[in-house]
Amino acid sequence: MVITRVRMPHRHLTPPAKSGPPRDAPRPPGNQRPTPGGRQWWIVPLLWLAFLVVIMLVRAPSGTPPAHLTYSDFTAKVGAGQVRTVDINDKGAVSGSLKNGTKFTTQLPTALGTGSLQQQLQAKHVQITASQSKSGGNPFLSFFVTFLPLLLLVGAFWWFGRRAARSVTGGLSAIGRSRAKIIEAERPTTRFDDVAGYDGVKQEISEVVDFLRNPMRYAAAGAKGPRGVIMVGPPGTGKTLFARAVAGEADVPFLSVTGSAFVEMFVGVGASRVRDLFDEARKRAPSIIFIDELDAVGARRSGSGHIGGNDEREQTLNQLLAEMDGFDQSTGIVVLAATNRPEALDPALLRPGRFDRQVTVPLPNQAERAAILTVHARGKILSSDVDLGTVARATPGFSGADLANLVNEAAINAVRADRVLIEAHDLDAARDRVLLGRREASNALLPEERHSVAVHESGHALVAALCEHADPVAKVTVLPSGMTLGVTEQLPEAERHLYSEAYLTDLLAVRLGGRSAELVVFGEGSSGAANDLAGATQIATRMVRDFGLSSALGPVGYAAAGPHYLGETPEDSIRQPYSEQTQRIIDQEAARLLREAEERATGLLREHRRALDRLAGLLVSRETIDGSAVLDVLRQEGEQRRESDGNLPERAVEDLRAATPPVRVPGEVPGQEDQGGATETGATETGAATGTGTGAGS
Ligand SMILES: Nc1ncnc2c1ncn2[C@@H]1O[C@H](COP(=O)(O)OP(=O)(O)OP(=O)(O)O)[C@@H](O)[C@H]1O
Ligand SMILES: [Zn+2]
Repeated sequence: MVITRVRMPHRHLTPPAKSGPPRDAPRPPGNQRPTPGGRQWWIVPLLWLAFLVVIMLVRAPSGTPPAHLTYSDFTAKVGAGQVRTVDINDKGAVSGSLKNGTKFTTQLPTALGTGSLQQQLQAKHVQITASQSKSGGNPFLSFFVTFLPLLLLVGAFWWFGRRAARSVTGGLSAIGRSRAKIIEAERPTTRFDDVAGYDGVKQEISEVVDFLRNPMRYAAAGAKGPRGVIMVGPPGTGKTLFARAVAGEADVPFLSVTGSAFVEMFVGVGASRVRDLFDEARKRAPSIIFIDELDAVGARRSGSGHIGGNDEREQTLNQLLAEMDGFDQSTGIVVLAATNRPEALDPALLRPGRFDRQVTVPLPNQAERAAILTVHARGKILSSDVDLGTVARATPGFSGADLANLVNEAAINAVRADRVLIEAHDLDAARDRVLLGRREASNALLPEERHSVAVHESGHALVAALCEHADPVAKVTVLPSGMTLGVTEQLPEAERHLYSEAYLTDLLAVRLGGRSAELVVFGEGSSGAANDLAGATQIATRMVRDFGLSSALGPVGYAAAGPHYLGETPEDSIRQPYSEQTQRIIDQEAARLLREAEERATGLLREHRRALDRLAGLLVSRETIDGSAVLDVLRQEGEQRRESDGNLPERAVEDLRAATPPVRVPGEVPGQEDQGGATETGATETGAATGTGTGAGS
């Protein structure tokens, strides 16, 4: 089956666990983002409490040390009926208590025997217990047992202390200090050079740098400098990096805080925290305040003075607005903020004099990806077979953070193989890992499942190779990886921004090619095509509903306006602005397109049945083949056919000659460009089944 291009999960505040290795890990030094340690504030009082409790427990028994009596004193007291309890251990050590509550110890002279003592004790109704001598004989052990909790605590303190020391907000060490110090300034060394690509953004934002370098010049000319700039874009696109680079370029202090930290840290002090932040910035002006996740504080206020709402957040936001209005232009403070949900922001934040500038930081395009890869490959040794341009081509939809992650994973891969040199296949594997999660054992499939996955993927690959407008096949694999059982990848020659009708029609045929192959070979479909069908249906529906590509509906379109880069499918935003009658036509037309595409795919595969079988066999034995092997199989089939009945025109081979893809570096990791907002279909990776194992179908 074909899955839609695997989009990187959208990280919103909490990253999904599945997104592979932690993306924070590989950040190069200097780019480290300060982590607000505020979330752990409660640990410190808790530790102190635990510490006190342990101290009390440890000390409690030694409160009144028992008096040591001689044996004669002891027997005298027994005789006088003053003893209430005794505990005698096997070594003759006695501990007990008197009727007045006093504790005592004594030692029985074992040589004398204890027969008469026992009678005496019983006569006086003393409560007798016996016990094993404690291993207290070993002073080291008892010392250790006593102090182990203390050692653990000290260890814990040390550990948290170290963590806290690394975080800007200070954690432990901040406890004794005033709240104002919780936000600390730093002077980043990051420069615009460390941010690859995004020349437009750099240009827009360089005015801020200029202003911060010399705020007085602006004041003298009566010009208003920038006050607040919002950077808008998906997670991991380097917004924080940009903010730091601005501070680095302007050589001013950088005060950074996360929006959620305002609201979460200490309930009821969000507003005063904002005041502290701006006070601190004023003290150090010219300076930069960076607020990440602005939407956490800056989300639209509900308006009415409702009860039980998020008053805390509203107060914080009001304070933020007040502070932004309040500061004097000439002081030279610029507030940078980042968000990936600009639409959620309170409009008051966007008014003139506040965050009146917006800079969009989109996902990097192919050239930018190459540049980002180059930045992160600095200081690493790449083998001569590595072409970062190819990697960039194969990583559509990756953010800067993903790419940083990829390079780091590749380096780790090399280290595992005991190499310093990073080779092309390291990047290949790293990309797969970042994209699809860790590669799982290939024995996850039963042999017959593997065969049907191979048939399914061969179907996608052959239809793609046979359709004139489809992107060339780059790689076909039946290696299960993450959520997919198999993948057919196509690689567009260039990044696409526009899709012709012919391209979309071929896309549908390729998507359905997997299922068609199953129909041709096994006579029935399987559950493995579920994702393919869903993807194809979405494309077909959009062709009819949004792109005006069906004559039955005509030149009518219902695509929702606005950016979709955050991955909400347009479906989310369309509230059926059309009649049920129209809906029915859309459904019918989409179904017709799908049926036609399936017929086309099935026809092609019937015609090339021999190639289909051979390709499937090849896949079962080799697991992964590249695009040229698919073309070879078709060429062989053509030759065989010409031998048997010499005059059949070999359409496929002609098409192939025309469409033979450009340079294919063996082992490169290809992928197809995400088609982003235009069609949610991306449609290149072809996976099978949903990880249930039984869905293997394809
Ligand atoms: N253009 C780029 N050039 C070089 N490295 C980049 C670029 N974009 C992102 N990175 C890498 O990705 C890391 C994460 O980027 P950053 O934290 O700045 O993203 P962000 O947009 O602030 O993400 P978030 O939305 O999570 O706050 C950076 O530290 C850097 O290593
Ligand atoms: Zn498929």
